[in-house]
Amino acid sequence: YISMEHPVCNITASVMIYDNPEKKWVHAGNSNSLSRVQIYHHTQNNSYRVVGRLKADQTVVINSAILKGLKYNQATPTFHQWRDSRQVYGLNFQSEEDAQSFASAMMSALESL
Ligand SMILES: CCOC(=O)[C@@H]1C[C@@H](CC)[C@@H]2C=C[C@H]3CCN(C(=O)[C@@H]4CC[C@H]5C=C[C@]6(CCCN6C(=O)[C@H](Cc6ccccc6Cl)NC(C)=O)C(=O)N54)[C@@H]3C(=O)N12
Repeated sequence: YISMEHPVCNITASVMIYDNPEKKWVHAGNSNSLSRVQIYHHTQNNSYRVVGRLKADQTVVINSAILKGLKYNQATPTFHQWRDSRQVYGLNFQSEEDAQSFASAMMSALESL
């Protein structure tokens, strides 16, 4: 089986979702544990998505398409965020290096759309 999607980055982060009514960040998957966050590139249709799975049990906690024109906001050196049609996502990285590594993969994905 030839997988159509390839990871273009693979970073550990805490995946957060903004709870708009409560006006606070909550842990995606309601688990305060770390996730493996990857950006997958679907080569055939040149699309990208962010997929995150809890390290503890592989639960998918984020599966968000990266659409052309997405505004990726590096709110702090270790907390980056973006919106999709449904919600606001935040990634809390363990280091500035991890954050920068993810951001550069995100930015090059956005440039190639
Ligand atoms: C240190 C103590 O940190 C905290 O206790 C919490 C928990 C920390 C992680 C576990 C996390 C870490 C870092 C800080 C950094 C600041 N921040 C906030 O949330 C700020 C403060 C005010 C609040 C208001 C709104 C909110 C939330 C929803 C989205 N948004 C916007 O402003 C969006 C942003 C955006 C811009 C451009 C493109 C996309 C997007 Cl998404 N703008 C628009 C136009 O959509 C936002 O980001 N907000 C974080 C925070 O507090 N915390």
